[in-house]
Amino acid sequence: MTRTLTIRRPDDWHLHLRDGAMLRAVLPETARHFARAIIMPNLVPPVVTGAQAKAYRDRIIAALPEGSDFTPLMTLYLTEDTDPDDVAAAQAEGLVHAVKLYPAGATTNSASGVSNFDRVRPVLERMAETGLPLCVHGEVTDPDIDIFDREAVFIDRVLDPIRRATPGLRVVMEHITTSDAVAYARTQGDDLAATITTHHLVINRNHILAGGIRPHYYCLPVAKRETHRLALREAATSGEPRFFLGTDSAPHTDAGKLQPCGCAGCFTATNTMSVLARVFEEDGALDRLEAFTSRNGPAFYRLPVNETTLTLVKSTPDYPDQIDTDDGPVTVFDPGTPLTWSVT
Ligand SMILES: NC(=O)N[C@@H](CC(=O)O)C(=O)O
Ligand SMILES: [Zn+2]
Ligand SMILES: [Zn+2]
Repeated sequence: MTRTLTIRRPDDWHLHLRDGAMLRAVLPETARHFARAIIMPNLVPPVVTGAQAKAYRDRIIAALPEGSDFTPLMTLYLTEDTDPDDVAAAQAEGLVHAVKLYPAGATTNSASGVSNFDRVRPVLERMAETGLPLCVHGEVTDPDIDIFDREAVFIDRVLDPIRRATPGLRVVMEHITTSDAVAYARTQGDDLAATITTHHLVINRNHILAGGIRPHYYCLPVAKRETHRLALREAATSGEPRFFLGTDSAPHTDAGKLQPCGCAGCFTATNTMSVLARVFEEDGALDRLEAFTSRNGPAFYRLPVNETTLTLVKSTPDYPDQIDTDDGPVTVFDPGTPLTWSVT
């Protein structure tokens, strides 16, 4: 039985750090294990311009624990008024590594997102020229579409048409939750990749709803039925280059989650590597954990893999149930089964 595992240091290709007190509290949880992360721009107000991304990056760096070498990889929040020249300049100076597309109204802080996709065509065309990836929250917002169908419908009605209209556009399907998304990704070329979260490998919709409602498992896209979870497990553990880790660790205070209309998001930064080691071990794929967490992402983003390593050992990890912040506690994702791998 494998008892230690050393891999290239992982990166998180989809992370929410927020700002202010929340940023200071949650950043160490990611920086402890991860070398880099793609930082989501859905602040209030959102990170739209290169200047705003630079200021946010400086706030993140200022909040890092003493001696940390964590590198935030910044993104811009795509709006219908985004200036293609500003995006290109932010990419050229090495500041921005992706642009994030939120369909307006799809998820937390997405009100400034895109409603009319024709209006962002000039930006997408410029990104296709410069190779800058578009990270996509892939859910339709039409209230007539059932929430469990919104990802699959988005692929047909929005994602595929955008990609056909913009040849060469490099796209990351963020936090995929369905076998439909896995299948679509597999039929496409190497200009398409998909991130998979930690929690979607562990929970299905019954975990949220059966035997009582569990707000800490509510996130968007919402977890789907078990067949979809199994498809995500198979994709993540396959080692295929198009699939890589984006935790979508999304901190909300317990006060924000535990209420009649609670916020969407699971906070997994603290225990992601222990949870993933368990998932990959259960599926007989520990030898492919490194591809998922540390190799496939840098390859897609055209960045070098990390030179440093991370070692996991067979022992019960020790971490708190909640992270304290000045805004109130944030509950750490409960994987529902005892964890047996710790990061040394
Ligand atoms: N995933 C979530 O449920 N929430 C994210 C937004 C997002 O990634 O869609 C958040 O910012 O809280
Ligand atoms: Zn999202
Ligand atoms: Zn997210």
